[in-house]
Amino acid sequence: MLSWLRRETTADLPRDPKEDEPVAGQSDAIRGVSQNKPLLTVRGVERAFDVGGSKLRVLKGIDLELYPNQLIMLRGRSGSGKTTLMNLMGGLDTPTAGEIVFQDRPFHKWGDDKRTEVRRKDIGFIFQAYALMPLLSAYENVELSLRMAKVPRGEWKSRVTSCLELVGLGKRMHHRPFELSGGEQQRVAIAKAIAHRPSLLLADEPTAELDSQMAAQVMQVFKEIVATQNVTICMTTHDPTILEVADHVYEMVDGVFVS
Ligand SMILES: Nc1ncnc2c1ncn2[C@@H]1O[C@H](COP(=O)(O)OP(=O)(O)OP(=O)(O)O)[C@@H](O)[C@H]1O
Repeated sequence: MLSWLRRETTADLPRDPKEDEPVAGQSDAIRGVSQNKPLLTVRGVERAFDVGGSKLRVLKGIDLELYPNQLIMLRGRSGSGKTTLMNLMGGLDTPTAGEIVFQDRPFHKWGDDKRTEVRRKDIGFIFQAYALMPLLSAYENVELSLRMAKVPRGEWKSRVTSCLELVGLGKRMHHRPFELSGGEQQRVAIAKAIAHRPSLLLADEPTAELDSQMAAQVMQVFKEIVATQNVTICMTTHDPTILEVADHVYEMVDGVFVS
């Protein structure tokens, strides 16, 4: 387990000159982004599922805070509850008990429509399988996510280009997924997930399908994004070799964090 390495300030970090541009008319103040207060708070969260007439208690009292510009990892055995927690943090699901507050917005009290609206604008997702459209080029895949987030069309070209350059694919923009390696496809998925400038990026086992060299490239991209894009990344992993780049590692055992 690594020590807590929360960054007190990000003011000195290199920045994308465009990072202060509002997304679809939103300012950071409206998005609730402040360096000193949590971006996301999880308090006393429990999640149980009805299985065959009985309750399966998967999360048994989780507390966690994510601050702006952090790289946070959740580790734990298969079945310990990591994905269940990520789904709650991303507003894809609601807890059985406890609170989830994202930028002052109480996900635990909100219905799906309101959570979906927040998700589209302020949260990005990356999955183990890259979830790219197979017939679209890298460029078109990233552009699609801007269209879905209702980002004005005039911003698409520069944003798509800068995101693909950020992940090291400036020379592969017009390749389709099958013309790219696994690591490159995952980097397209990252570009796609950050294109609409989310403040939180949730990545479920993003390196699981990659060899160690490609996994290291993806982690390098994550570090770069956290340093330059005003985003917090929370990812799950089984891979002990990549834990050292995290600002903090939470270890989950059977639905609770152990330190
Ligand atoms: N919708 C559901 N209905 C019933 N049980 C579920 C549901 N979702 C998850 N579970 C159960 O909750 C437990 C935790 O699952 P979860 O996917 O959160 O684990 P995980 O730590 O992410 O595992 P992995 O590392 O294998 O992805 C598992 O036993 C799973 O079967």
